[in-house]
Amino acid sequence: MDRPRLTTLLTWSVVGTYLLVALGATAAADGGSLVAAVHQASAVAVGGLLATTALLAQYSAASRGVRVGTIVAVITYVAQAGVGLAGRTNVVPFDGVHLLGGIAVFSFLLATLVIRVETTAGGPVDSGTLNGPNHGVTPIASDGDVPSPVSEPGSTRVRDRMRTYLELTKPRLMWLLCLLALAGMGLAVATGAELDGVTVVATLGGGVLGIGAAGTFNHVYERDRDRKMRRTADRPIATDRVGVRRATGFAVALVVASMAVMVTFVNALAAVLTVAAIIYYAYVYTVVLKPTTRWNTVIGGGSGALPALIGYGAVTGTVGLSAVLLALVVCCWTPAHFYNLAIAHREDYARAEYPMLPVVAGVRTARQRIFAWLGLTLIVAVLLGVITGFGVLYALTTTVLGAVFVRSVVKQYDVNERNSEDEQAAAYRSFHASNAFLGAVLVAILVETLAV
Ligand code: HEM
Ligand SMILES: CC(C)=CCC/C(C)=C/CC/C(C)=C/COP(=O)(O)OP(=O)(O)O
Repeated sequence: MDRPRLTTLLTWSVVGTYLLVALGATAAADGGSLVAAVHQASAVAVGGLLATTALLAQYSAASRGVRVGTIVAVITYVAQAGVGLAGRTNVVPFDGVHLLGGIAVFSFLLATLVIRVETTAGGPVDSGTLNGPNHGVTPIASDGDVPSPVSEPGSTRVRDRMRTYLELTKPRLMWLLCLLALAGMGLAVATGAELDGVTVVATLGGGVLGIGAAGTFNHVYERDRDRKMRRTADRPIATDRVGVRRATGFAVALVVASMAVMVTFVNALAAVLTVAAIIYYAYVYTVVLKPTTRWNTVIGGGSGALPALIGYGAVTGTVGLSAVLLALVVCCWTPAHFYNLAIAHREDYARAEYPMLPVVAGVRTARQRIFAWLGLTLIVAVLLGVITGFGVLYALTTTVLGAVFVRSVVKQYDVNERNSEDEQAAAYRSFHASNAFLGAVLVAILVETLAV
């Protein structure tokens, strides 16, 4: 068996096991016999797949870790099937044990897949911290790259000005953060709360203003480092298209507008959580964590998870367990989302002296963490499905989009040349897969809570 085929089989085993866990959680929640039957049939099919994978691992030149990992997975899988069968006759209280068993098999297999791709990666695996006073990278020219202002007709100037201010608000992030707040509202509705149009529009409106404020403060604070990074050198303040004082004034105005909307049309909890999100991102993440610690993404990601609580709190006036679990999904997802970009732009981050994980610990470690955080994201997503009683749509969405995400990370190991365009493109594919994953899961939550 050649190298890519065993890797593919292992990937399918990971995905198949996750499908079983997700379907099993659904069957346990709704007690439907059809889902239970599909779960059992899939258990036989995935068992066959896993047995084939383990056998081939033993008889191919797979590394010891892969051989041991697949055997451990098979043993746990058999025990897990036993618990499942026992549960049918109610010999043991099987739901919790069976769920944990499934998560254990999934985790073993994912760890084995990581060992597999690491031990078979073509070319040198970069454990590569960038070294030296400038981390071995040359600074980019501070001038020359920057477009010089040209005089233009009045209407074009106004439009350009508006576009420049819009850029300060980081509009590209907004769709997903809004979707997250909407999913939070959906979870609230699932508890029996009533949703009205004013709450939806005002929460999203106040939220967008808040994100704009947070993004603008971030642009102000990071202007010097932004100039050192190719990806960010053309930002409005870095290129002096907007002055620091004006931008700060704009950010303060956005905070005030956001608060006015939240307090007038939503409630105090949503307003407090929005201020907390702004401070978390613009101060705790941007000023304290990002320039100082490799854990910046892990801890800072909490700011982007808060819209789940804002949406739920806007509808109920309280914070609920399902919303906390959704926020936890996003916290786990964030490193799996961002480390891809950090890999693609690690020279940039090194040049600006940000201690992003791939810069200080190397690409190899960063990819391991992407797998680990992605695995955790999928596990917490199942727990969210269990406590909210989500159905098949949610189970299939997390599985299919999760599979696309896992596969994209596996593919990153196929690129041989360090720092090449191919390597960047592969990392970007995982980044886009991360956004598609979260977006689709949030839409599934909305459909499950509002339409079903
Ligand atoms: C510490 C936390 C995070 C970091 C460091 C991070 C970093 C980044 C970076 C550097 C970009 C590229 C921006 C650009 O070049 O325009 C980006 C894009 C994006 N991020 Fe994140 N992110 C984080 C958390 C989040 C969260 C919580 C969400 C939403 C729930 C999110 C959603 C997005 C979206 C939608 C994009 C734009 C994708 C596109 O343009 O196709 N991010 N992120
Ligand atoms: C009010 C409210 C809900 C606020 C949410 C806060 C928020 C915008 C969270 C998203 C986190 C994020 C996109 C970080 C970008 O990282 P970065 O700053 O490192 O990216 P950069 O390198 O592009 O500047």
